[in-house]
Amino acid sequence: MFSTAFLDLPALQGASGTVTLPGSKSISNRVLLLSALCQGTTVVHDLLDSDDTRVMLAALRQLGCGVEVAGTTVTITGLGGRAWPTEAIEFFMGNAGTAMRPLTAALAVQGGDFTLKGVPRMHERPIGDLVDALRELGCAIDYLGNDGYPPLRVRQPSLQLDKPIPVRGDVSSQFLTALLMALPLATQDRAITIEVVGELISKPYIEITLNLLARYGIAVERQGWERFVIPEGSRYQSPGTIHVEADASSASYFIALGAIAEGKGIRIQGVGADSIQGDIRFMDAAEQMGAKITSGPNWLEIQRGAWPLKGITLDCNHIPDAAMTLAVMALYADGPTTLRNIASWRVKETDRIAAMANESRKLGATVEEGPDWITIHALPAGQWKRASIHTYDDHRVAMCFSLAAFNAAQVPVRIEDPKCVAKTFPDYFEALFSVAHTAAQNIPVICIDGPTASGKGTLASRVAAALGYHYLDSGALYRVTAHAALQAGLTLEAIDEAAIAKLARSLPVRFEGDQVLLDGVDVTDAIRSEQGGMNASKVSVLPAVRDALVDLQHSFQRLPGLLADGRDMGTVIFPEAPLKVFLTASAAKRAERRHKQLISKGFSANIDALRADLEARDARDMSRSVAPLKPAQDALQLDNSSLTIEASVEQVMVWWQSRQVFGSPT
Ligand SMILES: Nc1ncnc2c1ncn2[C@@H]1O[C@H](COP(=O)(O)OP(=O)(O)O)[C@@H](O)[C@H]1O
Ligand SMILES: Nc1ccn([C@H]2C[C@H](O)[C@@H](COP(=O)(O)OP(=O)(O)O)O2)c(=O)n1
Repeated sequence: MFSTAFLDLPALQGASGTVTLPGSKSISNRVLLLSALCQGTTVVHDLLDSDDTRVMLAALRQLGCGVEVAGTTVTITGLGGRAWPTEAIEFFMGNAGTAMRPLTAALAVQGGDFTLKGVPRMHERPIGDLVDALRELGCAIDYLGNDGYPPLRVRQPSLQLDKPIPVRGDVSSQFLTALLMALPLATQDRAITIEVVGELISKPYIEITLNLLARYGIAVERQGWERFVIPEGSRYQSPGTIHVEADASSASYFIALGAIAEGKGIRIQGVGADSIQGDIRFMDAAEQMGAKITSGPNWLEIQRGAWPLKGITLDCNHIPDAAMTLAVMALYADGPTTLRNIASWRVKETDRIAAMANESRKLGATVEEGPDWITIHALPAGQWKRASIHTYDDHRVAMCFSLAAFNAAQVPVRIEDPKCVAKTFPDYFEALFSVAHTAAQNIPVICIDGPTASGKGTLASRVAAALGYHYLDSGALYRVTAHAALQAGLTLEAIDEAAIAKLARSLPVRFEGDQVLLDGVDVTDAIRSEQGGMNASKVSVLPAVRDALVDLQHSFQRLPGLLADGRDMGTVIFPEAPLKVFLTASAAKRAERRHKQLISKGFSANIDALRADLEARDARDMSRSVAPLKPAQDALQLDNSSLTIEASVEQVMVWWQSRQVFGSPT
């Protein structure tokens, strides 16, 4: 997951390959709650690991359910047949609507002393219609803040279930889902009828609920979309084992990707055209816009068909979440696209109509909006602008606008607060980068070259962390090469140049966090010694060895970008890099830093000897004939002798930002 303040997506050119999608959010949280209400144990496979499911799991633990998590498999031991807690419990629901609504209903029907709170945005998301319905049937619920919104306090109910229970269906189908899942708890001596008031929106989500209730032994009788009868004596029965389908709403981004990007096509694993999720019908809309889609029981394959895409007008009531993706596809169309019947967008994680309109406009698009519709006009190649996309703590806004990186103008796109995708798809950007491709010149590289102990590694890895970029410690490659050569019984002199180069060409080296592995063996400590540095300096003089390591170094230039530290990053390996920094510090300072570093790692060290060593190493590195240590012509010099690490990082970030100007700062 990218936890950076922003993520800059380079201009992307194509996409091909397979993505395996995480489990559906809607199915995951329903399955968790239903498993919690059963007697006995349910093994849930392929559960989504996300903010929403974590909130639900935490709440279930607080209630006393058994919860064992092993990767994406979670074993739940339910509360059925057991006593519910009688002590007061406070639940923190974050911004997880799919946990808040059904849990409120179940707690209110069961009764106790429960408080449900969330983040400020959760306290702005209406829940009044659900509370009204629950109060109607005798539940005791108080508003602790504003009427109609969380936080809530739930107490012991005095249930009156003889009359049909009315619930509004035209605001959020989650209210009906919440009642359908909670009320089987109260059917000991009567059937319960729920009546929908107003036109029911998002029917496909109700179908998911009914489908899953059936899997848990509750056979709800549906009379049209107006009445739902839960039979007398309904009892949750664990299915034993259940698999969560991949999320069809998440699939929409990759369906759109296949339709937009040039390439051999995208295969989506984990969900097929026969999915029980309503958002799978996004397929049809994407096909109308031009996508070519084939599918099997658990997979979809998408290719670009019509290009540019075709603008459409669509009633999106049946695909409220996935329809947002159409708004970004619309930018690549041959005419305007109008999405209608999307009033529910206004009360989601953010006002999504406003969000999609604002952010599309930043990219240069013309957009019109109304209370329950939006029209997005196509964006011709010459009119795309570099934009910094504000994401409103809304995962879908972030994922949608990542698709803008395929623009014909080849301008990069900045996504602010990329970690908001954690709500449903924590590794969304990793998945995108695993199939997207672009020309090497589009993938930015920041080079940090300089003498030993100037702080290159520290600076490069911190900037990489701040930008979400990869990190290449090129010195480690020379260190590992020298280590491998010595292990193979070679000298580090010219006489063994060809043999060392051969070793270097297929060096089985792997970086795992701070560890360096050679052929699976941890060699971190062995190569990090001062002797290791000196040995590296010796092999690095040999031209054939340098040549042998070029391809390996280039292979680190991957999406979304790279920080490379060494001696010749800017001069030889990445001469086109858009930012090159030559980092120096006085020899006295560097000796002092290295001394501290070694002592803190438990090595003994003498500061004068260190200084002599590093000056000898500098001399060798600067005087060698091939790729000597020197600043690239266009490098910016940074002497950090009297700068803190933070100040050095800040300086490089300022230089980088000044070369990466995105419009409309927020
Ligand atoms: N600007 C700085 N101010 C003070 N200490 C620094 C600074 N930059 C790096 N250091 C410290 O100096 C030591 C050497 O840094 P390192 O990144 O390993 O250098 P290099 O990669 O250039 O050999 C580390 O202990 C690091 O914490
Ligand atoms: N791009 C590079 C990186 C390192 N080298 C050589 C020269 C250096 O003295 C050694 C060790 O480099 P390394 O960056 O690990 O050394 P320091 O951490 O700066 O002490 O490798 C090189 O020639 N070219």
